[in-house]
Amino acid sequence: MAERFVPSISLKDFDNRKDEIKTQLLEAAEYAGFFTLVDHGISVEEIERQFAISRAFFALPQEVKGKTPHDTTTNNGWEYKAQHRPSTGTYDQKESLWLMRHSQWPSDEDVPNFREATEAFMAKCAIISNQVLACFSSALGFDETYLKEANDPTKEDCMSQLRLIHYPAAEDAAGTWRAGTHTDIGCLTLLFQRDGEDGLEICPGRESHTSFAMGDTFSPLPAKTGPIVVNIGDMLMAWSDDRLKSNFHRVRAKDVGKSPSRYSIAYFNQGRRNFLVQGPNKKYPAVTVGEYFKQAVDRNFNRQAITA
Ligand SMILES: O=C(O)CCC(=O)C(=O)O
Ligand SMILES: [Fe+2]
Repeated sequence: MAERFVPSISLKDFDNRKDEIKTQLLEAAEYAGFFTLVDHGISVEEIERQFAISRAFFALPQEVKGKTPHDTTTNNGWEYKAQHRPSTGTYDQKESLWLMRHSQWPSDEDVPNFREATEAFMAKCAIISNQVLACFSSALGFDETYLKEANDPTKEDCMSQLRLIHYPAAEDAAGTWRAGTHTDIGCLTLLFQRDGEDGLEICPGRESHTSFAMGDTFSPLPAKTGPIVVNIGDMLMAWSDDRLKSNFHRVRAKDVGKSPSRYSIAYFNQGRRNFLVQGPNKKYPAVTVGEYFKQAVDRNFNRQAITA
């Protein structure tokens, strides 16, 4: 499986290089839907610190992690091998902790400094997201601040989440999926990976945000500590009249032999519930972010019914 070219974009000196960065982001988002960001303002040490916090959480006994249980109505909390994928018909081989600003959090007694450090990390993710969203906003013909406002995590109705993910070590994993093929439902995902913990595969080429068709040319995107992998989600694809691509991706362990455990951290910009999603050319009827989410879940459910 050949590696595909994934553009690497530097955010260095953002204010002075905004036009150049905007051009690079737009090209990457229209073509592949995936790119990596470097010089983004979060150091390797800060990323490693957040991964250490994540490892400390997942190393806790099940009953302690279970004090922050997954709630299917809010999608916050800890889940263990509970995510069923319509694309594979199987459960992902992973555990994860979903966090939102006002969700339930693990206690600092169980993981020292968990909340303060993680909220600071989320705030940094929001700053980087805002730079990217400002570029997409003006490139699409919106006011520069529009998509930033629409994803402002300090607002009560914001649905953005951080997800800490742990894929346990595996052996001879043929027939199983660490994360089955999917697109992300929200606007923009920032993904952190660690050196040597490969497994992410991407599949550019989606035409419409409502389409479930997926090609078969997946390419590995090697894991590196430092660069942030960014992808467009379905909601931003809709918001751009399908101009920015939300593409399929998945995570797998080696079919044969040992795969080390993999940790990843994803920051999902998922919009503010009461904002309207509609592109400048009004290709689709306007829906609220809240309604868009519901429809996306229904689409997934229907697909599950068809493939079952
Ligand atoms: O762990 C990864 O690299 C991918 C996670 C992912 O795609 C997701 O949570 O939506
Ligand atoms: Fe994803």
